[in-house]
Amino acid sequence: MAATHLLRSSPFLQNPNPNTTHHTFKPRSTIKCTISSQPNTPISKHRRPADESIRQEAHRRHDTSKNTFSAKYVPFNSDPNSEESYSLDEVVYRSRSGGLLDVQHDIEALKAFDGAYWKSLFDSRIGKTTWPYGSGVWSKKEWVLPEIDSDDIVSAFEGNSNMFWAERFGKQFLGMNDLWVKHCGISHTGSFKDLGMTVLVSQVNRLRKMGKPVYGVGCASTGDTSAALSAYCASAGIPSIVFLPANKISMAQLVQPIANGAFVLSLDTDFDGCMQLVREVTAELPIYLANSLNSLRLEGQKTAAIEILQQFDWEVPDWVIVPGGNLGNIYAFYKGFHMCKELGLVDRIPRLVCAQAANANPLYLYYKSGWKDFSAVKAKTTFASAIQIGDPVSIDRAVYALKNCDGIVEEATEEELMDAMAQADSTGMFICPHTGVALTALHKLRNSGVISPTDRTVVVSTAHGLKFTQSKVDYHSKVIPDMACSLANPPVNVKADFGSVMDVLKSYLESKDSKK
Ligand SMILES: Cc1ncc(COP(=O)(O)O)c(C=O)c1O
Ligand SMILES: N[C@@H](CCOP(=O)(O)O)C(=O)O
Repeated sequence: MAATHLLRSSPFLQNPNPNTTHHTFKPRSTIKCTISSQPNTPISKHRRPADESIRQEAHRRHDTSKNTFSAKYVPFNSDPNSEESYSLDEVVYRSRSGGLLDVQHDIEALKAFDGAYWKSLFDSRIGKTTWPYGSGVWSKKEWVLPEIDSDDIVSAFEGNSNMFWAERFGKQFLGMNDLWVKHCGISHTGSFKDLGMTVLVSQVNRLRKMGKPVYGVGCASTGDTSAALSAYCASAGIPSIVFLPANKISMAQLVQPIANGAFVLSLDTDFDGCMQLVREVTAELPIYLANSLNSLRLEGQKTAAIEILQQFDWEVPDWVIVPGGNLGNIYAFYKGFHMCKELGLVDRIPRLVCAQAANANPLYLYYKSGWKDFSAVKAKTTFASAIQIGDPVSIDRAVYALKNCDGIVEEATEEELMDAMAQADSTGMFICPHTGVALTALHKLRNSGVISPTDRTVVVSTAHGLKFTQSKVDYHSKVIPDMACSLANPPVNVKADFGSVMDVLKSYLESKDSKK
């Protein structure tokens, strides 16, 4: 059914349910008119009365999407005849057989609207302050958590992250002119985890309001999940508990949950050890599990894929390269792209590349074995510390995603990822080492001719470079053992007198001139 006619009025008004109307809504002009006709009431400059918050405004407008669309947990990649399913209001992370779960949407209900309808609806909500659609995640609410009341949503208006045209990097290092970096790390807590955490914490907020025994929310983390969890919980007044591997995350990441008032456990183990512990603990205590084992998180993360399409005006890129650790995100991207195809917004999906650090590469090894033998590995120290994970919980999801999009897995050594990060930074970016892993994968696939110079390619940057300054300082100071740090750009110590400064500058300018 073509439903674009529903979009004629203000974008704030769009009603995804053809059978209901926004009976409580008054168009902007009506509100102004009503207010100005009352003698002592000042004319409102804004679309809502001064004493009304955006949350109350959303309430007044009454979100009808929750009457139309629905979603539930089902076993991941289950037999279509399986009847096993769970309400999203249950606390459940695993299927009866111990497998992963997935959030399944009522696709038939969503299909009552055509692709053009969804594109216009999502486009109309970008960058607004309307609760909750100002968020890049909640602007796709009908596809994320359709049944949650907007009142229960905990959001920092995350998402809508910029896509950077890597003009100079692409031309200079790869001979490409259609290379893009999706900066998911330019975000509230500095990583893509905000996209998933707004969904998970919102659902927890709802469960607590329903009186369910959820006293806090916990996660194991390499630094980004914990930062996002603690920020969103703090914003909603919900206790958060984070399990961190001692001395394995950056100082900037460690201070985030501390500052946000989380209960921080620093454990003498690695991420996989923390993950094992948090799973055991959340099975015993009324602490809700916030890692991506919990499929709710991926509903938020998948919106980054939808956003990429939206930013290309619904044209599909050829490649999307994503750094992988616990492997939830690669599946989330696949799911976002796949839903857009299934619901008629696009006619194909991009090929995905999952990039791993060679020091933590269980997926890469599995891929290289022709998907024959999966073994967890003991992850070694890597500058890409947020993906130092040897036993990824979402391995099955990642394999499913890659097989269904003709995907590829690549790896990056420490020197490769650090050089790639330095190269990118030298062209005006300030990326994290994980993005260096993804850029290394791109280099390799360009060199082997798999990715061609004209392929439209998106590299997903997963965290903000400012979280990883120590690795950049070490590189540019050339203090990393067994690494040439060939792109190091250390500061020059100069005596504070005119002659010394002039000498140094002359030889700098001469060196630049000779390179012309
Ligand atoms: C910065 C960063 N990049 C990439 C990843 C990998 O994401 P995933 O665990 O979903 O594979 C993570 C977390 O694992 C991360 O924190
Ligand atoms: N990089 C992650 C590792 C945990 O991943 P999750 O997506 O399963 O929470 C982190 O920052 O903790």
